[in-house]
Amino acid sequence: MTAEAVAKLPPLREVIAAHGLRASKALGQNFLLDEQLLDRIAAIPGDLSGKTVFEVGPGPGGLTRALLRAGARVVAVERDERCLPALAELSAAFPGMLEVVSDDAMAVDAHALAGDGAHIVANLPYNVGTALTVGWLSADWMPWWASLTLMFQQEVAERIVAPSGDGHYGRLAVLAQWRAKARIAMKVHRSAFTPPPKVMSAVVHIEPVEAPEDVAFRTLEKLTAAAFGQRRKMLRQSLKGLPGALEALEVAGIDPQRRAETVSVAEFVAVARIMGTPATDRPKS
Ligand SMILES: C[S@@+](CC[C@H](N)C(=O)[O-])C[C@H]1O[C@@H](n2cnc3c(N)ncnc32)[C@H](O)[C@@H]1O
Repeated sequence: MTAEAVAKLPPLREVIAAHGLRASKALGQNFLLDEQLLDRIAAIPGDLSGKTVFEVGPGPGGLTRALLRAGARVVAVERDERCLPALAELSAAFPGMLEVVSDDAMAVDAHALAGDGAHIVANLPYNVGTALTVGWLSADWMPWWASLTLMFQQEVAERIVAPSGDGHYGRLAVLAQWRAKARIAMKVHRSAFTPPPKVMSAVVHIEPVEAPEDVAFRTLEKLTAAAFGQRRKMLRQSLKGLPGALEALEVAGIDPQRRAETVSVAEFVAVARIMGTPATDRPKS
């Protein structure tokens, strides 16, 4: 990326005004316009030069231009067609580096679009952020993506990184942490957004690690759904309806009088390993 091309880009506020991009609440549009802040977010995954980034919801393209400045090739999926002309201008300023897909991120195959080893970076629309993240966390492991760098409402970010015993600890924490490292990389004040949302935000960075052996994602998912579905109840009660769970607790030496929020990620993994893969999920021979 040449300094010349960077200089050619108009300020984001002008881009928004020129294209009449009035923020839509229904589409979760809270734009980031501070280019220094955007550069700091784009730096979280590490050196992106020569790497591919999959971005959800580029909007007027603030984070997108920071990623391009960092040397990444960007594949960006945007649902709001009003943003396409602004993104086309950005594409022209960075020839061959930005591919914009006009679609719903919930409906596209991110892996097919971005390819193996892509980093996922996004200031996510609040209404689909958790669903997309759970989808990426459920990939076959090691996953196709190299890392996730995602902006959430701070409360959701805390639910992803929380340790057991913390009030935010739950299903999302276990699904994020059992085979990945998750941390809050940056807190972002609500006033940084246009328009400002009601709550604070935070960027979570997630890097995959080797999955523990012999543990089925589906089993862990069912186990945590049951355990945290009634988080105030003892495990003896909340896991009653899940075949094999109470027996597995006993084998793992976990007191059934405990509540889900006291059970560590490693303990959930141990119980899921003992439960094994549900018969319905086993490959047919
Ligand atoms: C929080 S804004 C972020 C905009 C921009 N990346 C920024 O940081 O300023 C969320 C963006 O996601 C887009 N969006 C909302 N739902 C979407 C979906 N299902 N698929 C793709 N994009 C979506 C919105 O139109 C909006 O541009």
